[in-house]
Amino acid sequence: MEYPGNLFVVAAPSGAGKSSLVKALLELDARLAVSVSHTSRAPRGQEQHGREYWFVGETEFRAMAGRGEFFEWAEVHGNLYGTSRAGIEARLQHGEDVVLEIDYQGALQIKQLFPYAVLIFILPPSWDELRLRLSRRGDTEPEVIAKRMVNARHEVAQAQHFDYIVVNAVFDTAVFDLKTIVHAQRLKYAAQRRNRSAVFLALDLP
Ligand SMILES: Nc1nc2c(ncn2[C@@H]2O[C@H](COP(=O)(O)OP(=O)(O)O)[C@@H](O)[C@H]2O)c(=O)[nH]1
Ligand SMILES: Nc1ncnc2c1ncn2[C@@H]1O[C@H](COP(=O)(O)OP(=O)(O)O)[C@@H](O)[C@H]1O
Repeated sequence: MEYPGNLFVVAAPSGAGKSSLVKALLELDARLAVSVSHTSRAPRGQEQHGREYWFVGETEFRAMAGRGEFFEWAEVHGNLYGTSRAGIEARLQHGEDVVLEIDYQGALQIKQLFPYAVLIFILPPSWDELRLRLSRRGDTEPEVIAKRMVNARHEVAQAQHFDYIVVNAVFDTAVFDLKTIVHAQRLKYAAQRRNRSAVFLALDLP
């Protein structure tokens, strides 16, 4: 399946900073569009239907999955999450670059469907910092934090299957790392499409 738009997948354990980093990246890069996932979980804090997620509930989610409406979906921390075909297919076909913020299970499914997708794993600088960020975020119950910290150990082990690993210690450095990955992929992909070396493209040589 060849689509002109690039596909970037960002995954990380809860609390590592993926939502904040993707938000900052989108503010710096007008060509990037984020995919809004569907989920069965209830909204958290200030989250709004159609902004952070399409909050559809379990019955509707499973009905959508049964109709094949997701490119990928997974159960994560006891809730269902999925990327709808309708949400990204047209954008990719129109050449837009799309960012998916999903878990490692979804990332590996996407890589199967779109081999040219770029998988980026965000790591926290330490377990203590991860726990601190989750509790400081203030919208996740202590028992949910504990569950996500347990899951994080297995999730982090999946980073080996990703194309890039970004350690989110200093936020601005991690944003710059993401920008660099996106820029390098655009050069490489454009060169492939035009059968020209990325160097010539970068220097705009004939
Ligand atoms: N497979 C998959 N995972 C998703 C999707 N949307 C969100 N997730 C993941 O579900 C997990 C929980 O997300 P969320 O409930 O927002 O908690 P957070 O990780 O603390 O922001 C995170 O790892 C997300 O990356 C999706 O469409 N598909
Ligand atoms: N580099 C960083 N240093 C300190 N705090 C951070 C950093 N990156 C993110 N945070 C904070 O950590 C918390 C979790 O970030 P968030 O983007 O919600 O993570 P995720 O989407 O991976 O669950 C938020 O309060 C966020 O502001």
